[in-house]
Amino acid sequence: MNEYRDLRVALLGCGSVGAQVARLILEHADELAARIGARLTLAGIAVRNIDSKRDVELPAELFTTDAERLVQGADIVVELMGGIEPARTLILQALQGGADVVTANKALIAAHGPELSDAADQVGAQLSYEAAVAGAIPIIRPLRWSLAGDHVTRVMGIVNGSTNYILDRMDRFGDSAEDAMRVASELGFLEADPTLDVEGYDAAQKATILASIAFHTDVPVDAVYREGITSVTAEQIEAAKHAGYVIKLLAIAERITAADGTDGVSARVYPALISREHPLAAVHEGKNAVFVEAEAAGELMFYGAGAGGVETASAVLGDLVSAARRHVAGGPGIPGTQHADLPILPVGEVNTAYQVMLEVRDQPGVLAAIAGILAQHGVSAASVEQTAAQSTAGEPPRAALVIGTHTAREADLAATVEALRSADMVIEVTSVLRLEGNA
Ligand SMILES: NC(=O)C1=CN([C@@H]2O[C@H](COP(=O)(O)OP(=O)(O)OC[C@H]3O[C@@H](n4cnc5c(N)ncnc54)[C@H](O)[C@@H]3O)[C@@H](O)[C@H]2O)C=CC1
Ligand SMILES: N[C@@H](CC=O)C(=O)O
Ligand code: NA
Repeated sequence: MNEYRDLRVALLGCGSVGAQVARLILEHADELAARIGARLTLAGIAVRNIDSKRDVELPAELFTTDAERLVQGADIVVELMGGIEPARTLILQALQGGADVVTANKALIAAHGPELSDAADQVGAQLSYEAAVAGAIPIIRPLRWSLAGDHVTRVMGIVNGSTNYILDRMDRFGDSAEDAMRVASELGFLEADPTLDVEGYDAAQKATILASIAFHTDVPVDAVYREGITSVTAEQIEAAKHAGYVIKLLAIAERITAADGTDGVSARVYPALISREHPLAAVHEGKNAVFVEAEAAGELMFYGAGAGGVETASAVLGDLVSAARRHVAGGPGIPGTQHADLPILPVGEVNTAYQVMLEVRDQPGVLAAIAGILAQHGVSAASVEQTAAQSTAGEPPRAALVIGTHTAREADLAATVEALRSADMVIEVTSVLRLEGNA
């Protein structure tokens, strides 16, 4: 057997992901050593409570509650505790001591990515977080390494499994939002605080990370425009289906040009229509997928499990092996690249097509008046469909309209919707959805 040197790995956290990472390090020790050229030695596992029951049986002597001590002297620290503190401080201590760090902590990277990346760069250490976006799916590595010579123009992903599960059940089986959410919870997809999922915060953290890497620019999480799925109705889903679309919660990072000519970045999360022909429309249940467009590579799609203990552990192990190989080869880690430093543009500067649904008085001249309001704001209709609306006895007849627009600036569309809302012949604007994916 080869005589390998040992690399000390400190594991912080032993929950769904951490326990699987520990198991894989121990069970695959020989194979990992052969692939790395050094042996990964699990120096210890920091937990809050040593006596907690765990799904995976692990040697009792590995457990400690002293995370700070464990980090000292480690070659590689794997942080799987979650949350901001003490994870942030422990990672900074590890990096400042020259250790490489692997983490799955999307909340921490979204909030403190630049600080941690700078700390790594100062000592030539490697900070990796493949598992933080779309779990097992390789997406950080393709953006940072494989596409490093290309110009990425857009990253559009389904990066939250629970909301995809809920919308998919509503679309395919007609489940109510409440029923779909209950099953998503039973399946363990939801965060401990489900508002992080359904209000789009989790997806916004992932959008920050994707946008920052794809466009070599710090994109603060507060700069991500965010809408969740709580306002999506069964009626919108039915209307989407009728028109050949499906509603997905999308995280989008895009290079855009503002009306005044400023080039910048848009990062946004919202439920949007996409064509049923688009590859993202075929992402069902709790799966994730990320669709990347780059100038030279064209369109790329990454698909798979965005969560789950063992699936996420796969991405963590990939980063761990990569960090270990760097120790064997020597030399600094690859630094963070924020050189482009592009401005983050507001959602009003985004150009997409829209579907607007409204109820109007069913009387002559209504369509012409509505077309006039669109034209006044520079928004052009691509299609107008009239569907029957429920009319109440004794009240003037109503018609329901579904208007599809050509690509328009979000600020112009917002002004159009305001004008429609206050127009006499409009009873109610019942839905406004963006249409993404160039379809
Ligand atoms: N579970 C999943 O499917 C995915 C999780 N992630 C991320 O991976 C990380 C870990 O997630 P899970 O394993 O699901 O979490 P978990 O809640 O199952 O496990 C957390 C572990 O960290 C330990 N811990 C927490 N605070 C601690 C402290 N102050 N000191 C010592 N130990 C502490 C707990 O004792 C527990 O062992 C999180 O950042 C999460 O966002 C990322 C992608 C998917
Ligand atoms: N709650 C998240 C879990 C993974 O990040 C999700 O639903 O995708
Ligand atoms: Na990933």
